[in-house]
Amino acid sequence: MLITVCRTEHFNAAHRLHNPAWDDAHNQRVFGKCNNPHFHGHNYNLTVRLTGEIDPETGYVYDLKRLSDLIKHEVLNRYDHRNLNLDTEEFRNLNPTAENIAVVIWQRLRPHLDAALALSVTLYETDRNFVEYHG
Ligand SMILES: Nc1nc2c(c(=O)[nH]1)N=C([C@H](O)[C@H](O)COP(=O)(O)OP(=O)(O)OP(=O)(O)O)CN2
Ligand SMILES: [Zn+2]
Repeated sequence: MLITVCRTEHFNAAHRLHNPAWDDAHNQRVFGKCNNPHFHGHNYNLTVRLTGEIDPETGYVYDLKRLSDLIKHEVLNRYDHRNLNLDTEEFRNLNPTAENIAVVIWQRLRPHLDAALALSVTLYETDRNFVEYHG
């Protein structure tokens, strides 16, 4: 029997959507206000889901306190109150869209989790815009 455990965290970060291969007018056409050269911020909500079997000894699929600590270590400590374009290596040359942020978070978490656990990441950039990545 498979069951999913979920942990939600949040972080605040600034970013700018920009493609350096395009001129300013093209960037403005594609990204609009998200291309503001002075950046803008979001209150990101992140939900991490782990699907697996229940351990008969603990009754857990995965200790949610451990999952919270892992997300804090791998995601919040790196991105909370940061400028994603300027302060992080991973988005220096990768456009920090919700899609790319979700994939990077998934890639950061995956090596720390048992291969038997399926991992998925949901990232809300605004109340109405969110992406999901299942690997
Ligand atoms: N596929 C994607 N589309 C967009 C992304 C993205 O990451 N992936 N990101 C943005 C911008 O970051 C932008 O800041 C989003 O904000 P906004 O358009 O203001 O979103 P709201 O939900 O607040 O907007 P409403 O118009 O009020 O619904 C744009 N697109
Ligand atoms: Zn934005």
